[in-house]
Amino acid sequence: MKVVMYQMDIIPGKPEENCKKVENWAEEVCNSVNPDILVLPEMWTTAYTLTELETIIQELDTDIVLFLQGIAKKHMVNLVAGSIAVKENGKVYNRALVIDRHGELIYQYDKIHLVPMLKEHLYLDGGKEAGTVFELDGYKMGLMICYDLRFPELARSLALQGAEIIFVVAEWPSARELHWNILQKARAIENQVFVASCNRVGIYDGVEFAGQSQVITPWGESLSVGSSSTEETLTTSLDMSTVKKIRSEVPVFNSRVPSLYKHQ
Ligand SMILES: NC(=O)CCC(=O)C(=O)O
Repeated sequence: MKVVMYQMDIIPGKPEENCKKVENWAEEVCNSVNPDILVLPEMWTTAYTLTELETIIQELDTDIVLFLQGIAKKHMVNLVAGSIAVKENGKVYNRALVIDRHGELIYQYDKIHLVPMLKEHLYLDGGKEAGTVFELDGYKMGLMICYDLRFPELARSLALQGAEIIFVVAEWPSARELHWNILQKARAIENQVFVASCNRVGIYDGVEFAGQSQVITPWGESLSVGSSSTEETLTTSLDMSTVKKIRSEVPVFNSRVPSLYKHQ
């Protein structure tokens, strides 16, 4: 399973320009490394332009889903297409999109945990359903959006549903990069899954983003790590048989005693 992530510097509030960047990137990558899955970061069309977000997406002529479906079909490649801001029934959501090689939108998820540090709740509505698994090329996978990484319940729920890879699409700031690196490893080790995290780089509104996109094995090793400040393409081959191997060596899932865990 070849996963290729775009550690992108997002042009704030310019969806069309970011689409052009993604289109060119996908063209280059698909012509050179024959990827199975392309991954984009969180809010890659607009960045965190929260105060203008509604206006920006209302004025947008491009249908982002159609645009992504075009890329998937043209290159016969699966897309874990990061997340974008969408307006639906008068509410704005931070929505992740997954499109398969045939251009089918097979999964979408609205971020459920809104970030108090960014005052997201003033501009966005939280999703009403926790993420579920989706399937690409016969493998079950899950997805979380940035701040979701802090909530072990969500990753555990995805693993219990059968996810073997959990993608994290993010705009995680450098100020908390210690947490970024540790939490990804924790989620990978405790759930014995691959974690493939795609973060942005660059600076917006005085906030610097941490980059360090990475793929972590179910054993907790980093297979690839991006730099902290430059745009990068991370290409990683995942041996999916590792999941079963590690789960038989350390059978955490058989040792669980859910009847004794008292939490809601
Ligand atoms: N975009 C985000 O969800 C940022 C999360 C964050 O800054 C943190 O968890 O810390």
